[in-house]
Amino acid sequence: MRTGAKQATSGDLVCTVRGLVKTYPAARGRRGAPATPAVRASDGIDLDVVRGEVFGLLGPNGAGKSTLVRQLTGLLRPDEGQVRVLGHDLVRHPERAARLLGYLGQDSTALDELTVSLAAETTARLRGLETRAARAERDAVIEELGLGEVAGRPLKKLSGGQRRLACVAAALVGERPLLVLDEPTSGMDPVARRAVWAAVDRRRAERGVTVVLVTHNVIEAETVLDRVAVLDRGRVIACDTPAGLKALVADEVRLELVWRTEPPLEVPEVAALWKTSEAARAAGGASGRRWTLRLPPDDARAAIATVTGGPAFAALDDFTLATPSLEDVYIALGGRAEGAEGLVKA
Ligand SMILES: Nc1ncnc2c1ncn2[C@@H]1O[C@H](COP(=O)(O)OP(=O)(O)OP(=O)(O)O)[C@@H](O)[C@H]1O
Repeated sequence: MRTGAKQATSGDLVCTVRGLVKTYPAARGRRGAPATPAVRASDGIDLDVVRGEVFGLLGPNGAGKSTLVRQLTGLLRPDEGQVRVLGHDLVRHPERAARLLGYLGQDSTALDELTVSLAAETTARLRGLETRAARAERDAVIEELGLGEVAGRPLKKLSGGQRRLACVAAALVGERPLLVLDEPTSGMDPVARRAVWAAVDRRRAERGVTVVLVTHNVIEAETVLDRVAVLDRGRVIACDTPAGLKALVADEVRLELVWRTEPPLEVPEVAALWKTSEAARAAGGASGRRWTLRLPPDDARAAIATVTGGPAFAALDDFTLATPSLEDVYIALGGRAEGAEGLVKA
């Protein structure tokens, strides 16, 4: 496994995980429903998260990301292994997590009855701020995330994206040294997503806050992540900086072709490309009118010459050539195809 861990002294480590194992037990099917087998959702995970970094957890659906962060936040007890946050043993003392970290879970309904404004203020008060400080933080985070217009409305009466943004606001108040955010931008429009990434980045830059971030939106998250652990079937299959991971696939470029209607498979060169594309598809590329090919640079140049010259050109709508993204790395590492597609679509 590629680790790429920074040389950290123990004082720099905000979060360490050693030998983490969690198996969800098998369940018997009831009323005709099929039985579900046991799932080893964390299968021996070791991680070090360094002070002030934005650490991403990436992986297909069901890889074990949420299970891992729920153990990091003291909400789920591991079967084996250690979780230490800022020197505290959270397996032994899960109750300490609440004062060490701000957590945004995948679906947070606890605040639904409150207005956006009250959700932020109440969370700040619960995190030990005096009334005046809590209100100042409330106002600042509402402004920062562009929630002013909906501040007086209960969360349950907001759209999905607005509600998620309000939950992010609540997770950010109280100046916790560690933020654990599980897919914070899911369901948000691009403006809201940008506001969230900017807020995360600002806290890291100004206050050295450490962030553990689960995300499917690799292309967006790439800009804020310092390091990334790629999870698959409960294991960390790689961990490095985005640049370090991308160097693994530096000998490939990604070519995307978009056809106007049906691809001209009667052109032999295009049919040959389709075969490559199908291979790519099996590894998580695209299909139909949009093809994704991962090729050595010379082959990509030849492919472009094929599709921009001759009879194929009339059928071509657009093409793009790109250096590898984290998604390509993920696929190169052998991540499951169905999950890899989800990585960019989410
Ligand atoms: N409460 C539970 N009981 C039984 N199995 C569970 C439970 N929660 C999760 N699992 C299973 O554990 C595995 C890991 O799930 P987890 O939610 O941690 O994955 P994830 O990487 O967060 O997925 P996603 O990207 O879809 O959110 C999956 O196979 C899932 O079906």
